[in-house]
Amino acid sequence: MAFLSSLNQIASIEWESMSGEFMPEFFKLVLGTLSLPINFPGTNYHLGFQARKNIVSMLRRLVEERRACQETKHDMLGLLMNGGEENRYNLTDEEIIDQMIAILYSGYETISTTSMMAVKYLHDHPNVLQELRKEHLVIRERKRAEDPINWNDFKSLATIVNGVLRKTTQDMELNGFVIPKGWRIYVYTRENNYDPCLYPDPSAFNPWKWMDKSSESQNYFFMFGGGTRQCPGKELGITEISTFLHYFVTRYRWEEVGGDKLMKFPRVEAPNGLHIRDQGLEVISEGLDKLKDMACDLNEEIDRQVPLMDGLTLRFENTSCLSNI
Ligand code: HEM
Repeated sequence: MAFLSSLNQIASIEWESMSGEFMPEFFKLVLGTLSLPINFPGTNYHLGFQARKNIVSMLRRLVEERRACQETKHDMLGLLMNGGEENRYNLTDEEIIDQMIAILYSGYETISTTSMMAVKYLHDHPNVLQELRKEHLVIRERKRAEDPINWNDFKSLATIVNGVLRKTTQDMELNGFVIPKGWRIYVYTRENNYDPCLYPDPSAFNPWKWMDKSSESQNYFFMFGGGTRQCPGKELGITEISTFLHYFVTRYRWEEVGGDKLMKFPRVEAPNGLHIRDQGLEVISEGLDKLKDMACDLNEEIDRQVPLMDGLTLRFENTSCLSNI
């Protein structure tokens, strides 16, 4: 979901076309970037390099096709390619492709893993799920079934990003230690969230601590990085995850069916995938007439697996109307 949504926003690519061959290569690239740098056939690092080459040639093909058909599309690629008024910089094809890879990467890994973690935490903390569901059903009640949710409806989230990279441009003293010029530093910002001086009982899952909006403006809040390199996808990220959670908690009840082991380093992931099973199509909201109708239409049995996002597979059983949801 996260990957396809990025691909669609960047280059108006729908699932049926290029994404089928693109996606496996992209996943290899993601694994390669957070692996031991051993460039030997068979290692994730090596496979990541190969995948990047394949991705670059696919994107180059896309840029050339766009140029050949001369149609201006109003997506990110369209803006990057047209050095018109909206774009002060004339980028080379190499730079355009680099931008696309950077944005696809940052938009995919963050959204898919945060959504997966949200599903996991909600499952493990039924009281939080209940509260969230209540909150989102109130949003639905204000709308007709077909109305989408909008910016005012969204809420804030927690982070899966471990930290940010920086390089010192001059010798720097910090708490009595000197960090020499030219050193690369990994600032482990996630640790702030576990600081008992800032948050009492920091390891407990407590989303209510974010209800106080002033915490977002504190100088220890690094969820989306800081300074001039602050995440430009912040709003998009919050929107995508909130949209997913909104429809997920108001339309489904689910249980875990294995693969619930989580790793937090070097990247947050469920190494075997987090598998959940829909506990039957349950009409959670009185207002969801459309869903009710669909539930009445259950006339044939199906049992299929729907890959929803990285590491998360929804297994639907006995729900024939699945494709309409
Ligand atoms: C839950 C969602 C997200 C989180 C937690 C997150 C977090 C971060 C963090 C911590 C940084 C580093 C900032 C720094 O170095 O100070 C960053 C950078 C970045 N993010 Fe995000 N991000 C999210 C979603 C997205 C999305 C959806 C996109 C784009 C589609 C995106 C694009 C980027 C880019 C391009 C950078 C590099 C900025 C630069 O170096 O100038 N992010 N993000």
